[in-house]
Amino acid sequence: MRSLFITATGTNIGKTHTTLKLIEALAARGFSVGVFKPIETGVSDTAPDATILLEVCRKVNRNFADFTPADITAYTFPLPAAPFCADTEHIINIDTILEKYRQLSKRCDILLVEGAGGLMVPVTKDFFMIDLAKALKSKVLLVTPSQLGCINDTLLSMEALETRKIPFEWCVNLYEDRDTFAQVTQPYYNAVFPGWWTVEKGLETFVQKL
Ligand SMILES: Nc1ncnc2c1ncn2[C@@H]1O[C@H](COP(=O)(O)OP(=O)(O)OP(=O)(O)O)[C@@H](O)[C@H]1O
Ligand SMILES: C[C@H](N)[C@H](N)CCCCCC(=O)O
Ligand SMILES: [Mg+2]
Repeated sequence: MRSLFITATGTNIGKTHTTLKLIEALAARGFSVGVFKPIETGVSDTAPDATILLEVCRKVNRNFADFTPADITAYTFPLPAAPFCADTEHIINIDTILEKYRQLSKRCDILLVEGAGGLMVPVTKDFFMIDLAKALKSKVLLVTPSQLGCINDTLLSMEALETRKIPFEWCVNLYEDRDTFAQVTQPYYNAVFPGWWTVEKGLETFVQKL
């Protein structure tokens, strides 16, 4: 079993958007795909990410058909915040997350794990989303935005991963400011990262290499 940890330069960048496309692309290539949203915050009655991830996943993997969103999350909290802040009773136990990961892994060839927010989001006081990616030994896909400011955020996230020697691939989710991306951001990526790719055009090639 393999796993792919989908992270981003921050919240609202397109992790769920990308994970949904990954489910479809992997299933189309015959993979049995699973989904896991270890911690979701901002949950009132339903967990929005877990709900949509499960809705798409159950269509392509019967092992997830009888699941509820609670089955693919380890923790949910009402406050839309970093898990450390949302977890006011400090109930989060990393081993619980790892056990859920192991359980879900038995139901698929590849488990897609969506983080919460960006890499340096605190899960507990000393344990961050980036540490969870490392603990799961997952391959990491860093989703980066297209709006002005993305170069800085992308390079900082890359540095965090490189410092911890976590191998990763990265992609651009062409969304905000997409009309000016070619002029405002792309020249740098062309110069420094000639193999850069977008979710909308490069996901198929990425999936083929998994
Ligand atoms: N390329 C895109 N085209 C159209 N809509 C997009 C695109 N990327 C993101 N969105 C929309 O932007 C919003 C934020 O995207 P998404 O939910 O995937 O972010 P996220 O990184 O998963 O956020 P969170 O940290 O809360 O999990 C969603 O409404 C999503 O549908
Ligand atoms: C609520 C939101 N949708 C995410 N699940 C959590 C984002 C946490 C961001 C924390 C931070 O970087 O300040
Ligand atoms: Mg999401």
